[in-house]
Amino acid sequence: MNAHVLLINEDAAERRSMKAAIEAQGHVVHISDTGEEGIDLLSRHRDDIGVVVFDASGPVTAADDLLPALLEINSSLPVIVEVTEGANELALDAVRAGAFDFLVKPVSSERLVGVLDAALKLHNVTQQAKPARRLRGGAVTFADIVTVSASMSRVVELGRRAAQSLIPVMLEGEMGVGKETVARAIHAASERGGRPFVSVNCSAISPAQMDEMLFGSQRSAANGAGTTGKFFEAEGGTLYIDEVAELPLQVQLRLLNAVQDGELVRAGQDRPVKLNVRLILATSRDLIEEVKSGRFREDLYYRLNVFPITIAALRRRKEDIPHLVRSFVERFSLEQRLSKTLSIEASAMALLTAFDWPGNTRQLENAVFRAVVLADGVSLKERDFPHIAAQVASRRPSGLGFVGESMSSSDPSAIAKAQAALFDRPPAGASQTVAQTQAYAAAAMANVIVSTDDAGNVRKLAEIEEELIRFALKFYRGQMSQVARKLGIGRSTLYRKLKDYGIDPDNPQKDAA
Ligand SMILES: Nc1ncnc2c1ncn2[C@@H]1O[C@H](COP(=O)(O)OP(=O)(O)OP(=O)(O)O)[C@@H](O)[C@H]1O
Repeated sequence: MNAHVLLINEDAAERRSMKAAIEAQGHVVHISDTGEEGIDLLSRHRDDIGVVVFDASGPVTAADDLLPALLEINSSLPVIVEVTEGANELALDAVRAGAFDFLVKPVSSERLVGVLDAALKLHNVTQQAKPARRLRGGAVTFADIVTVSASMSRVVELGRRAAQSLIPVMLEGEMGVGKETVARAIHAASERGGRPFVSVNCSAISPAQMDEMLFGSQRSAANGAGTTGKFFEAEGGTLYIDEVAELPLQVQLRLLNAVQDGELVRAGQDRPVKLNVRLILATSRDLIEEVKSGRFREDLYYRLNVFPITIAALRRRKEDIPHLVRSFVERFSLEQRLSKTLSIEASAMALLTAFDWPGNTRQLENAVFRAVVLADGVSLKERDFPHIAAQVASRRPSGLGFVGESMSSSDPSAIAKAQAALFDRPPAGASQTVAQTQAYAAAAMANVIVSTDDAGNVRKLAEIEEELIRFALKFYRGQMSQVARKLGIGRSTLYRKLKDYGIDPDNPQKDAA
């Protein structure tokens, strides 16, 4: 596998030895001694360069500036960061910011080649997998939505109901929670399932282009070139407008008129044409706040917010995580043509469940994809999720001590353990294995009932009570007397509460029928 590797390094001697080691593997090396030049090289050879190795220890190439700049040019590019010995925080920060891996100086040729091979393998598979994954995105049904949590099951139920009519749906939720997936499932289940599903993401288009993107351009009307307009492309089908709060006010007015009148004047024409488009909108912002601050029209808000569906962040429905992981592992094992679906070790699952997933299901999906592609055995282990292990180890709440020790994010032993997990070697002086330590930490974190909501407000007592009862039922395997005793309530009170919250004692994660 010949690849193009970009080396950004200020040290001429090191550059020479690394170049020789990489070229010995049959790869082509591009060299740059400054970050600026490296960015320029990558911009010009974006499609050729498969991996970047840069030295973050030099004064010029600061990791926190260069890494985002490189990933902006190509977000799926594996970037390997070199750090000096002891710069653990810098290395972990780079990994958190999206670096593929890091190398501690002095770097042996063996380690360099090993990390490079893994990075290139992932890059190649990602490139090949892209079209297939996009294709699958084209036909999503409710059956593809993996869920056991009450909140996500409710989303599916509302989605199914929404599919029976043509009213606008407003999907609310953080990035990556599954808004577009639900929108596609609604479309597929509706009577328009065989018609186009057209998706437009307002945060990916400059405000100046949004009008043209939605409603078409004069040029298109005149000679067929330019933009047709997503509204017209979606004729007879569904138009999915993501991040609708990003629309500039004048485009909001045009959208309001289109929705109110049910017709639109095509660019270059005098007469309006009837619109036959079903609208599904999505936002990761609080639209009421946007209305209050004058950034979103109130009349449009009421027009569009007819059927709101809120999708909770993944950290608020952690019971979905194991099911999502298994489903992703199965799908990617198939896609990678592995002879058998990989299994996942309990400690790895505990680690994934403990993590808060700020990028939600998309981030989880990508982590599993990377792990499946790079796995070298028949099962996925904690060390196959080095980014997550690093973050769980260094972000664990300081009050949550385990196995007789307490660490904070700046605790060097935490960093040493995270590094050990990354390199699959035991930390110096460790009295137990990294895997054991992290499994305990992960399990302890999975048991935490969160006391504040996404907006930072204290959660309702009833919500927390419901969560605790569901947890206790699972924990004591449905032994009602034991559950009641441990919760300090009578059995009849427990049964009443199960009824009130709609909990099925045999299946506490599901709503009772
Ligand atoms: N419940 C689920 N079951 C299976 N896959 C899911 C689920 N939710 C999300 N995904 C997967 O996670 C990825 C992200 O989902 P999606 O694009 O729908 O999120 P989104 O909320 O629209 O993100 P964004 O706001 O960034 O556009 C997709 O690849 C999707 O297939």
